[in-house]
Amino acid sequence: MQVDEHAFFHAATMHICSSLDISESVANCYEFLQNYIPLEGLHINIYEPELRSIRIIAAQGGRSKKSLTNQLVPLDKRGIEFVEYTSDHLEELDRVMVGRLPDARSIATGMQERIGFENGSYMVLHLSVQEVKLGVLVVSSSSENAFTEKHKSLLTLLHDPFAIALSNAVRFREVLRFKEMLNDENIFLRRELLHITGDEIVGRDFGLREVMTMVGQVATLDSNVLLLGETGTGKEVIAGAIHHSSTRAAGPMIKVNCGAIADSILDSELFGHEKGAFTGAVEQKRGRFERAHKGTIFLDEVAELPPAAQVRLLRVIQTRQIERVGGTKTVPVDVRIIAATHRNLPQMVRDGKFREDLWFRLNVFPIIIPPLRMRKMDIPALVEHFIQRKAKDMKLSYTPPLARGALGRLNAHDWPGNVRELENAVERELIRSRAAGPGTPLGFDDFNPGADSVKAPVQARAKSLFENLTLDEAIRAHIEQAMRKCKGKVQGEDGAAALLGLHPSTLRNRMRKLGIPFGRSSS
Ligand SMILES: Nc1ncnc2c1ncn2[C@@H]1O[C@H](COP(=O)(O)OP(=O)(O)OP(=O)(O)O)[C@@H](O)[C@H]1O
Repeated sequence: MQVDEHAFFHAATMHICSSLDISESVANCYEFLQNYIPLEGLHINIYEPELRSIRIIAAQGGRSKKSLTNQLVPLDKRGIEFVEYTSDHLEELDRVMVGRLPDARSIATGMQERIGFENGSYMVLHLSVQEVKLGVLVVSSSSENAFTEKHKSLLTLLHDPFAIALSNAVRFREVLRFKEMLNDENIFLRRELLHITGDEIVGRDFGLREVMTMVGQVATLDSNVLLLGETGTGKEVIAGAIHHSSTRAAGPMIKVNCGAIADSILDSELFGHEKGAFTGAVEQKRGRFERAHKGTIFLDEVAELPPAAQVRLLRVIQTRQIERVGGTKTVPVDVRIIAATHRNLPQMVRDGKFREDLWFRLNVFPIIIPPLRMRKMDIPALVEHFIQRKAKDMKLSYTPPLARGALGRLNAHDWPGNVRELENAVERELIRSRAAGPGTPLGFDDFNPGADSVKAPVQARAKSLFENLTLDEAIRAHIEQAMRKCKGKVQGEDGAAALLGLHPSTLRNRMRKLGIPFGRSSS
C-alpha cells in the first residue's frame, strides 16, 4: 500500500492531540493506526527508577481484560540495565526497535502477560524531548514478524507528537501531585498559624484540666487515642493539641469525617485510587492515610464507619500498609491515629454494630471530654475568647462589652450543642449588636435557655452565682472565692494559683488588673 506520509502524519497528529488525557489520545489513535500498521496493542510506558519498574501510562488493545493503565511492571536486574543503557545511548540507537515478543520477557517479566500475547512481535519507539528520555510507545501484534521496514518508518514519523503528548501527561501528573502536596501543606500551615497566634484551648486550667493532663501524658507517645465526648465539646481541638505536642508536629494532620463521606467513595478517600480504578478516576489520587504519612490522621465520627470499612481500617492498623483502590502494590504508611466519637462505642460493640477487635485497637488511650454543662466555670472565658475572635473575623474595630445579667442567662442554659452552640450564640449576638449600633452591649436577651425540669436546678445555682455580673466581675468573683478558700495564699501547693491551675505570676497579674488585693496589700 502506497502511503502519503504527509497525510498520514497530519491525521495521526490530529488524533494524538485530540485530548489532554493521554489515555484518550492513545485510544483515539489506536483504530486510526490499524489502517496502516497491523497492531493489536498500543501502550505508552515510562520508567520509574525509584520503584525499579515500568509504569503503563496508557494502554489500548492487547488481550488483557483488566485496565492496564497505571499498572507497575517490576524490572529485574537485566531489565533495569537495559532501560538505563537505552536511556544513556539514545543517539546511537535506532528510534524504533523491532523484536520478538518472547524476547521482551528478558526486559520486563510480566509485560508480556499483561499484553496477553504468548508469541508475536513488537516495535518500540523511544520517546525523548531535547535528549531527555521520557518513555516508550510499544506497538504489538500476536503474529510473528508482523512489522516491516515500512511500518517502522511510519512509526518513526510519529515520534514528535507522541513525545509531546507524553511530556505533557507527565507534567500534568506532577502538577496534580504538587497541588495535592500544597493543599496538605496549606492546611497544615493554617493550623500551625492558628496554633502560633494562640488559638489556645480555653479551660485548659479549669474545666479541661484533667483532659489536658491526659493529653500531656499521651502526646509524645505514638499510641492511638480515642476521644469520647458529645458533639461540639472540642474533640477536634483536643486532637489538634495532641498532634501539636507530639513528635509528629512537623508532619501533617489530616482530618476525615467518617460520617460525612458516602460509602461508595469512602475507600478511595481513605486509601486513594489508581487511575482508571473506577469511572471518574481520571488520575491517580493519594488517600488521606497516605497524605497523613509521618503525621496524624484524625478519624472523626469513627462509629459511623460501615462494617466493610471497619475491616479495612483494622487491617491498616495491624499492617501499617495501605493498598490504593485498583492498585496491586502496598504502600507503607507511618501514621498516628486519633479517633473520635460522640456515640456509646461499647454499646455499639455489644449490639454488633462496631467490631470489637477494632474497638480494642482504637481504645488504647481513651480521653473523655466533659460536656459544657459539667464545666460551666469555663463559660466566661469561652465567651470572652469567642467575642475577641469573632469581632476580629467580622473586622469590628471594637469589642462590645457584655451586658449586665448576660452571663447569668448563659450559665442557666444546659448547652446540648456544647462549645459549638456557645460559639454560635456569641456570633449571633455580635451580629445583633452591630446592627443595633457600635458598642451595643451583648445582652443575650432573646437567648432562650429552655425550661425543662432537668435544667431547673442548674439554672437556680447558676443564677445565684453569676446573675447580673459582667465578665470581669465573674472572673473576679471566681478568683476571690479561690482566695478565700486558700486563706489569701497565692503561691504553693495550697495556694489559689494551684487551685485555679494558673502560674502564680499569671494569677497575680490578673488580680492586679482586676484590682483584687493580694499579699501585704490584702491585709
Ligand atoms: N476548649 C476550647 N477552647 C476554644 N475553642 C473551643 C474549645 N472547645 C471547642 N472549641 C471550639 O468549638 C467549636 C467546636 O469544637 P470541635 O469541632 O473541636 O468539637 P467536636 O467535639 O469535634 O465536634 P463534633 O463532634 O461535632 O465533630 C470549634 O469552633 C472549636 O474551635
